[in-house]
Amino acid sequence: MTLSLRALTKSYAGRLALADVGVELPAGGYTCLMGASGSGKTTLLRIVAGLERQDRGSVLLDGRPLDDLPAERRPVHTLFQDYALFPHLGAADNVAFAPRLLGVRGPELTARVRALLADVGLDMSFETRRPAAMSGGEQQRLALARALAGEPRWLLLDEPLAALDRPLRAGLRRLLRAVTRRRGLGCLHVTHDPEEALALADRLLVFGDGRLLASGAPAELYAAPPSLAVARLLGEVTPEPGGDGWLRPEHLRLCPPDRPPLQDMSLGTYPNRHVLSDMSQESLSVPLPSEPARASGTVGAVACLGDRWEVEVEIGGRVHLSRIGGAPACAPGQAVVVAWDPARVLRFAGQPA
Ligand SMILES: Nc1ncnc2c1ncn2[C@@H]1O[C@H](COP(=O)(O)OP(=O)(O)OP(=O)(O)O)[C@@H](O)[C@H]1O
Repeated sequence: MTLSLRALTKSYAGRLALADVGVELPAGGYTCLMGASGSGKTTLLRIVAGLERQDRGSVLLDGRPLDDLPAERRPVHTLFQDYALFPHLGAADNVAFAPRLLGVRGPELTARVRALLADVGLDMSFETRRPAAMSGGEQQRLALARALAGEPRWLLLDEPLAALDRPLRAGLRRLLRAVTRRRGLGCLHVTHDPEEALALADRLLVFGDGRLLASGAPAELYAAPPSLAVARLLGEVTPEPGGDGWLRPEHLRLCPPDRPPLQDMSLGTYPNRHVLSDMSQESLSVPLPSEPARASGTVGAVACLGDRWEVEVEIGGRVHLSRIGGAPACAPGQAVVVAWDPARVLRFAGQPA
C-alpha cells in the first residue's frame, strides 16, 4: 500500500516542528528518516501512527485518507526503542494479543504465534517467559514478532535498535531487513545511525528544522549529497587539501612521499589502473585515477577503528582525515603525500571548506 504524505505541517506553541512535508512512499519500500535532534522525525512518525494530529496536510494509504481514523484503527504498527511490551504477559501471549483481537483462536492461534516467534529467532523456551526475564535484544525480537502479528500494512520504527549494543544492533538490523522484505512490508524507520540507514533503506529522507532537506537512494545521497548538512549526517567529511571542497575520509589515500605514481600490483581487481602505491597493508576498494590530485603533509594521530584505520594528516595547519582498510605503514610525525580523485570532491554552493 502506497503511503502518501501530503504537505504535512505541525507547530507546537507557535514553533514549527514540521513544515510542508510531502512525499510518496511505495508499497513494500524501506524508508529511513534521518536528521539532527529536534528536526521533526518523531513528529512525522507520530502523525502517520495517529498519535499526533497535524495542523495541515494529509496522510493517505493507497489514496485513502487516514486522518480521521484513530490510532488503533490504522493499518500501521509502531516499534519503539523501549519495546513497549505487555510486562505481565509471557512472550506467546504478547504475540497472541493482536491475532486474538482479530478472532483467531485455538490451534490456529498457537501455530501462528509459534511461527512468528520462530521468524524472529525465539524458540519455544521463550513462550511463557515475561519481558523482564529477557535481554534487550530478545525483547526487541519479541516486539517485532508482536508487531508482525497484527498484520500491519506499514511498520513505523522509532529508533528501535538505539538501546542495543553494536553487535546486537547489526544482528537485529539484518533480521529486520529479512523479515520485512519477505513480507513485502513497508517500513518508515527513524534512526541517527548512518550505517543503519545505509544498510536498511532503499530510500532515505533527511530532515532539518522540520523540512525535508533531501530524499533519495542512500548510496546516491552519500556519494552526492545536496548540502554539507546532509553530507555530515551520512558520514564524516574532511576538507579537500588546498581546495575549497570536501572529501570523504575513505577517498583520501596515503602514499610514500618519495615514489612517483606506479602500477600497484596489489590492486588485483584494477590491473590496468595506474595508481599511487599506498601505505596501507591492505588495498582499498576505492581506486585512484591515473592522474590523482596530490598534496604533501605530516602524519598526526593514527587510530585503529576495528575494521579500518584512521590517520590524521596535517597540511598547511589544517587536519585532514584518511580512512584506510589496513594498518598504515607510517607513524606520527612522518612526511606523507595524500592523493585523491578530483572527481570525488564534494562542493556545496556557499559552503566552502
Ligand atoms: N509534545 C510536544 N510539545 C512541544 N514541543 C514538541 C512536542 N513534541 C515535539 N516537540 C518539538 O518539536 C520539534 C521536533 O521534535 P521531534 O521529536 O519530532 O524531533 P526529532 O527529529 O524526532 O528529534 P530526536 O532525534 O531528538 O528524537 C522539537 O523542537 C521538539 O522540541
